Amino acid sequence: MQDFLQQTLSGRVPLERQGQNAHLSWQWLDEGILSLTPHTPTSQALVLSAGIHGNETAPVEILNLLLTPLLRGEKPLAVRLLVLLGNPQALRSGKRYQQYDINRLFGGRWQQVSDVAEARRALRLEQALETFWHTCLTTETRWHLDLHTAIRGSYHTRFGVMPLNQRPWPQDFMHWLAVAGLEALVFHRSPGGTFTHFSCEHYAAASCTLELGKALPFGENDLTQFSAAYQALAALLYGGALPEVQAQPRHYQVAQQITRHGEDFVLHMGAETLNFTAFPQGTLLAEEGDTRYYVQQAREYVLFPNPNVAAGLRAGLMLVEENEQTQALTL
Ligand SMILES: O=C(O)CCC(=O)N[C@@H](CCC(=O)O)C(=O)O
Ligand SMILES: [Zn+2]
Repeated sequence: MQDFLQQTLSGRVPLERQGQNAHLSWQWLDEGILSLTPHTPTSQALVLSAGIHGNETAPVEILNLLLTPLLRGEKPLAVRLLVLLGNPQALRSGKRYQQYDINRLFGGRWQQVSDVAEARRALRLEQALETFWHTCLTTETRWHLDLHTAIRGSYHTRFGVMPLNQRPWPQDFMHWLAVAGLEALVFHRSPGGTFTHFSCEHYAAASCTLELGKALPFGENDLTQFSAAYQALAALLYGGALPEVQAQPRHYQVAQQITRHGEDFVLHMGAETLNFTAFPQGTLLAEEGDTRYYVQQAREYVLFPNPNVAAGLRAGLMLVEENEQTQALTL
């Protein structure tokens, strides 16, 4: 296979479903699902996913740029690798999703909407992870990097979203995220239906949703904005020294979630509000019937505000910055 992205977008089964070159063997497992195994044993198993949302194309282009030299045998492979293009149907249509947001359906939540296309795909992706991690040696390190872009512009162009994790985050993983040029890390404090939460909770993988810029159609992305992430991924995949950390990411925690329940939901933020915009205590953020969402802490930052989500889903997160919170507690 020469071009995994074009193959996936074509919607066709490849003529050859497996192959090998000087460095690795590869196997096409299903639409958008490809495993690559180096000939030399490795201590790391990596899941690299993109295109979970079909309109988030920059990470898909980055992933394919990194993958193509591997498939051509031009680069060695330093990890056991599972590459996933999450939602091929949505990628073809250029839409976030076809019928339902797939990144709310992992961990078996797909069973609650079992008749939609994304429910079948979420199950297929869960199975792919199960097979991949199942064949994992106990000594192998498990990482999952799920590459996205945000709908809105952001005060931090590149940032990571960390699922709730009962274990301490591995130091080498945190170091890699800093090397990748992430300006901020957002830590969830409750479970969710995201892909990274699934791999962290069910397979003890160190996982992160990487948000790389703003969603644009294929061919319109300025990939130079993501050169640190590209270099960090290249070092991980091909082996070799990691680049230097340019700046440590700021740390934010989720303070509260704004949820839309139905037609009466009103979000008191305009379309121009950027991710990580700060709001002072007492600001009315959203309302629906008798429910009102206010800023509770001295200052909270909004992330992913979106009044157009399906009923029952997250319409925004409010964050606190970790060192600001520590300062407030010690005053
Ligand atoms: O910009 C937006 O509103 C959404 C961007 C996006 O798809 N973000 C992920 C974050 C997943 C997480 O919380 O780890 C999502 O909403 O699925
Ligand atoms: Zn996304």
